Amino acid sequence: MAPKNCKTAKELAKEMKEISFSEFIATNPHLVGFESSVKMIPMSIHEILTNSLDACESAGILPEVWIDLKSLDDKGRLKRYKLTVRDNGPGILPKNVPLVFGKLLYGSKFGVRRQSRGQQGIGVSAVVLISQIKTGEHAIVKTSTNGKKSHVFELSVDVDRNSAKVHDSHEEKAEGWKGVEISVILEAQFSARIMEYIELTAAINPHLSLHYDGVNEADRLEVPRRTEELPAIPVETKPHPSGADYDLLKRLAARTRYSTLNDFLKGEFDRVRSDVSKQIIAGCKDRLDVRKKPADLCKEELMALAEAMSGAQTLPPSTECLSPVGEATLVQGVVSRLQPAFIEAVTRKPRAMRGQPFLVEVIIAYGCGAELGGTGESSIDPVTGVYIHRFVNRVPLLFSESGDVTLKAARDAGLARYEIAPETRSHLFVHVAGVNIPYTSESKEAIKFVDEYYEEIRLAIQECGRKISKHIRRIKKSEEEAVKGKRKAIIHSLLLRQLNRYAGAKVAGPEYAAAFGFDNCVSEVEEEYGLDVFREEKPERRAPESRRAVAAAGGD
Ligand SMILES: Nc1ncnc2c1ncn2[C@@H]1O[C@H](COP(=O)(O)OP(=O)(O)OP(=O)(O)O)[C@@H](O)[C@H]1O
Repeated sequence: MAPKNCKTAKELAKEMKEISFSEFIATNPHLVGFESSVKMIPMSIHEILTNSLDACESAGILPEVWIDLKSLDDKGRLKRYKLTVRDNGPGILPKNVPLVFGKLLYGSKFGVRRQSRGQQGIGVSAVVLISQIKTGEHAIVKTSTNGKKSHVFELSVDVDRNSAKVHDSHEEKAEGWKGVEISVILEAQFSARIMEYIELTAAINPHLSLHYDGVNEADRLEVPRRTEELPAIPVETKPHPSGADYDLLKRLAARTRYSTLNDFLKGEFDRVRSDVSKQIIAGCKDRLDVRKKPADLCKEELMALAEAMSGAQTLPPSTECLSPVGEATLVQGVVSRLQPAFIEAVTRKPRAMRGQPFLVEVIIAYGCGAELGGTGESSIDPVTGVYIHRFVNRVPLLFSESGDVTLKAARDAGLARYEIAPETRSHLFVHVAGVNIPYTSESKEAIKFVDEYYEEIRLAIQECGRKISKHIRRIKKSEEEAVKGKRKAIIHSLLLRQLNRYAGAKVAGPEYAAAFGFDNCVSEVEEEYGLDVFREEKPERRAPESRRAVAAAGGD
C-alpha cells in the first residue's frame, strides 16, 4: 500500500518553481565560502581586496588599499563588525554600481582567457548578500571615477529578483580621491587568519601598498610597496589545442568565421601554424570529412578532431595570458618575513589543462627564524611537517586545504626524502598562475584534483626539494670539513651565491643584503658560525687535476 501524503504528477507540478541565483546562494552560503562565522571576515576582505587589485592592475594604477575593521555591539560569541575597504583604482561608473554590488553573476571577467583573480561575477555581491541576511544591514558603496564627485549608494540585494535595491543615493565631493569604497556589517567571529590573509597577500603582491587598521592596537599593519613596477597586464589568448575537448570544439565551431578546417584550427587556437594544423588533420582525416565547414561537423567528427588535437606535437601555451610572480619577487617577499637559513625557488614551464594555460611556481624556505602574523600550528601539515601556503593568481588560499590538489601533491612529493622534516621549520609556498582555474567550488578556496595540476605541482616541489637538499649536504660537508678549516669558505660562498642568483647582484654587499631582506639571515649565519660574511676571502686554490675532476662531474 502506498504511504500517506503521496503526490500525483499534477500535485508535484504545482510545487515546482524557478528560484533566483541570489535565493539559491542565500540558502546555500557555503557554496561561496560563507558557511562559518570564522570565515566571514577573511572571506569578505578577500573578495573585496582581490577586486581592488584586479581593477588597479587593469587600469595601470599602483594599488593602495585601506582596510578598516571595527567591532560594533557584543552579541555573545558572535560580534558585529563594520568592514570598510577603500582603493585608489579606476572607480566604477555610477550606473554599474547596483549591478556590481546587488546582482550575483555579474562581472567583467567571466570566460576571459587571461589570468585574473576574479572569474565568476559573484564575489562582492555575495558579501553584500551574506551581510544583509545575517544582520539586516545595507551596504554603503562610494565610487569616484574623476576625483571631483563621488557617488554614494546605500543598497542591498533583492533576493527574489537577483537585482539591487537602492535605498539611497547621493553625490559628495571626492576631493581628489578616485576609486571604490565599500562598507558592510558582518556577524562574525574574530580570527587570527585575517592577519595571515593580509600578510600573505602583501607578500605575493609587492606592488601593493596596504594599510590595515584592525580591532585593537596589535591588530594593525602597514605594508609599503616593495616595487613601483606593476605586473605585466596579461593578454587574452586563444585556447591551446592540447586541452581541446568536444564541448569546446562544438562551441567554437558554431560561432567561427572560418569556413575551412585548416583556417579554423590556425585561427581559433594558440600555437597552431600550418605544420601543426596538417598534423592534426592527418590524425583524424579517416574519421572526419575535411571538406565540411567546421560548423557542420557532427558529434563523432568533433570527437575525432579533439583526439587528434590532444595528440599533436605543439609548443607549450603562450605565456602572455599569465602573470607569474617571478622567483626574485617571491623570494624577496618570503625572506623578509620568515628569515630562512636558505631558500630555493622553481618555476615550471607553462602547460595547458582543457586548453587553459597555467604554470606553477614553488618556494621552499628552510630553517625559518620567524613566523607569519597569524600562522599557528594549524597551518602545519601533520603529514609532511612543513607549513604549506597556497596561492592562486596572486591570492592566498586559506581554507579547505584538505580538498586541494596542492596538499596531495606536497604529500606525495616525499619531502622527507630531501631532509625537509618538521624540526627544520620549513615553509612551502606554491603559486599557481592560470586561466580559468578548476576550483572545487564557487568559493575558490581550493583547486580540484586535476592530473595536469597535480603533476606540475608535485614535480615543482620535488625539483625545489632537490635544490634544498644540495644545500643541506653542503652544510653537512662543511661541518665534517670544519677541522680542515674549510667550513667558513663553504658557508660564505653558499650565501653569496644565493644573493647573486636571486638579486642579480654581481657583488653582494651588506647594504644590498639589507635592502633585499637578507640581513637577518646574514647575521644568523655570522653568529652561528662566527664568520664575517662580507669580508673578502680569497677563493681556495685547487690543484688543476681536482678542478678538472669537479667540472667533469658537473660540479660548480
Ligand atoms: N573595486 C573595484 N573597482 C573597479 N571595478 C570593480 C571593483 N570591484 C568590482 N568591480 C567590477 O565588478 C565586477 C564584479 O565583481 P565580483 O566580485 O562580483 O566578481 P568577479 O571579481 O568578476 O568574480 P569572482 O566572483 O570570481 O570574484 C568585477 O568583474 C569588476 O568588473
